[in-house]
Order: sequence, then C-alpha cells, then structure tokens
Amino acid sequence: MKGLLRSFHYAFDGMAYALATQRNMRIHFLAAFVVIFLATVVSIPILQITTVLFSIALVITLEMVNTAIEHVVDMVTEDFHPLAKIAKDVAAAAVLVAAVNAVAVAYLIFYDKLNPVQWRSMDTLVQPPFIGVLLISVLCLMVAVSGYAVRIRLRGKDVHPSGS
Ligand SMILES: Nc1ncnc2c1ncn2[C@@H]1O[C@H](COP(=O)(O)OP(=O)(O)OP(=O)(O)O)[C@@H](O)[C@H]1O
Repeated sequence: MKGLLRSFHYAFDGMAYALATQRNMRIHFLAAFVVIFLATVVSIPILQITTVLFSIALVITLEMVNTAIEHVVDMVTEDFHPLAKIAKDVAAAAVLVAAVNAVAVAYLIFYDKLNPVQWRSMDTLVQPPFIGVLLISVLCLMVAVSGYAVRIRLRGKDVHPSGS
C-alpha cells in the first residue's frame, strides 16, 4: 500500500514538473480546465463527455511523454545529432496530432450548444452516474497539480535545456 502511494506521489510530481517547466503543457492544462468546466455546466450527453475527457487525456499524456523524451535525449547528448532531432520532432508531432484532434472534438461537441448556451440541469450533476462529482473531482485534481507546479516554480525549477 505504501509503495502504491509512493508511486502515485512520483506520478503527481512528474505531472507538476511538466506543468511547471513546459509552456505547452500549461496551455493544454488551461484549455482542458476551461473545456471540462464547460462540460460540467453545459448540457452535453455522457458519451460526448467521455470523448472530451479522452481527447484531453490523450493530449496531456502525450505532452508528458514528449517532455520525458526531450529529457532523455538531452541526457544522452546536448550536441546536435540527427537522431536526437528525429526523436524530439516525432514526439512533438504526436502532441500536435492529439491537440488538433482535441480542438476538432471540442468544436464538434460545443458548436451548437454555446449559442445560445444550453445549461445543464443541476439535478443531473448529483444523480447517478454523478457526472458533476466526477468532473468537479477532475477539476480539483488539476487545481492541486497546478498549485504544486507553482511551488516548483517558486522554489526554482531545475535548469534544463528542454522546455521554457
Ligand atoms: N540534440 C539535438 N540534436 C538535434 N536537434 C535538436 C537537438 N535538441 C533539439 N533539437 C531540435 O530543436 C527542436 C526543439 O528542441 P527543444 O529541446 O528545445 O524542445 P522544445 O522547444 O523545448 O520543445 P517543446 O516546445 O515541445 O517543449 C527539436 O524539436 C529538434 O528539432
């Protein structure tokens, strides 16, 4: 049990580190927060909410994998190397594909629900399957990671060639 908690702690650290050091991760996080908030207050079906959550998770996951690949490449060489370039460019391309997909998904799901806004009936937030509780928990987790990322930045992040 202690080992499991420790591995969650390391994962939380990793996410906060990526958020503290990667500008693109901060952009994805902010966009994800706004979209999840919209999914909470706007009336959209559960299947569409799962598509939104999946698209967001894909972008954030790939941004973290991209950050990990950048760091491993920088650890192996800080000299220019064609293979280092391929590794970093392909990892960045993976994030780009997921981000374009997420924008398309958000557009297709929200375009007819925002003008005029179709508000969700608040009852549906607290009735099974407790979609409001789920989405608000995700938002709270994102706030917690952001708070931790701010602490990392205030403490002074590790200086590293990748990221900004
Ligand atoms: N060691 C290297 N050898 C060859 N090309 C490199 C090397 N390091 C970086 N590059 C090139 O510079 C680009 C930017 O690399 P960098 O490590 O600065 O990523 P980044 O700008 O921080 O990316 P991101 O915005 O995803 O965080 C890479 O995509 C790659 O084309």
